[in-house]
Amino acid sequence: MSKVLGKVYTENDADLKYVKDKNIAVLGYGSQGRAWVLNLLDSGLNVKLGLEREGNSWKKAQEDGVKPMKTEDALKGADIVIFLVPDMVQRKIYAEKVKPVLKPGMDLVFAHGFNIHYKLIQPPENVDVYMAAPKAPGPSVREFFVKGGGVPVLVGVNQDYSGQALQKALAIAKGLGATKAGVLETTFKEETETDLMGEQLDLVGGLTAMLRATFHTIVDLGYRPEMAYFEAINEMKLITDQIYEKGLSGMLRAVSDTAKYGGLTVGTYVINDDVKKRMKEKAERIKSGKFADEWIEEYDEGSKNLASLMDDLDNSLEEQVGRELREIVLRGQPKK
Ligand SMILES: NC(=O)c1ccc[n+]([C@@H]2O[C@H](COP(=O)([O-])OP(=O)(O)OC[C@H]3O[C@@H](n4cnc5c(N)ncnc54)[C@H](O)[C@@H]3O)[C@@H](O)[C@H]2O)c1
Ligand SMILES: CC(C)(O)[C@@H](O)C(=O)O
Ligand SMILES: [Mg+2]
Ligand SMILES: [Mg+2]
Repeated sequence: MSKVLGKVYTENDADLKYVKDKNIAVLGYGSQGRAWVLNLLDSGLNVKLGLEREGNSWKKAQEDGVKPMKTEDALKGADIVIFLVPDMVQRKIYAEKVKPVLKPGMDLVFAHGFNIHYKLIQPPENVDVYMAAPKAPGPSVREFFVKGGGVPVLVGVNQDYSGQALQKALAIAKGLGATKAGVLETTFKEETETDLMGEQLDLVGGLTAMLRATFHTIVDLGYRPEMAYFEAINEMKLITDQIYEKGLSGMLRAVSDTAKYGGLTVGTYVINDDVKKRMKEKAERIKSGKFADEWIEEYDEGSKNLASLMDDLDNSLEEQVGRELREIVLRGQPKK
């Protein structure tokens, strides 16, 4: 019995029978879509992949042995519609393709609560709305499944018209392999806001900024960029692997006492109360919905700022050095 966690659902708490005879339309074949389609098919579920056009995702699906079809065709006779197109695209696909064919008793399923929580999609009352949100990047959702496991998934129910929404969310999570690890229950609000906070403050935003700042601090003091890359960026994976397996104190016990002392004293000097105040400011911005407004406006205006930030990163010294060093580093990776 857990001392801290709420209920954790595992293999025996979920039954595929709740979705086994349903027609499932998965929309999108990107990072999550590919993993979901392949895992759910391998779990014996009745999945059709719907795409808007015959582009890269279409080709990739064919290469994987999956038969893609137009969104409209995948939605024909669908009982369950899973939205795995980008968050900013979901409202358009919902309005133009899903809403016109939505029937009472159908299910709308999400991998992240954004569109429902921020009311970009407002479904009628006579459908189920639930989520299975993987707490991992798409490629890991597939890789863990192929190796016989699964990544943790959060399930949440926003509308339970059928009275079986939670069982169906758990069944989808099981089909993804998640009950091999553990499935926790959440709400759309909690998942959406915490997911955004995690990816902005640390996983994606804070981490990238910290790695780049450390890299440039070392380079600006006259050291070679390749030394800076190894220290500031490349080794991060190995340190986070230790955290993943053994926790923060386990990682600290795996490094030298010199690193422990220096790290514990300097880390909190750099990431100080002022930084935490700024983190709180941005977390509040997510809670208030202001971040969502900003991102929707940016997307609607063509995502120009996003493209320019990605260009800057691609052309940065750290990425140039990284592209060359990764060839050396990846050669030494243990074979899978
Ligand atoms: N990427 C992740 O690892 C991850 C993790 C957890 C949850 N999620 C959630 O999963 C959902 C899907 O995200 P993703 O990152 O897998 O998406 P993605 O960007 O990797 O995939 C996009 C798919 O949608 C298609 N697409 C892109 N633009 C389109 C457009 N304008 N019109 C029609 N189709 C379009 C692409 O062809 C592709 O098939 C989101 O709700 C996201 O928040 C993603
Ligand atoms: C993989 C992440 C960052 O956890 C996910 O939340 C995403 O939006 O891609
Ligand atoms: Mg996210
Ligand atoms: Mg996430």
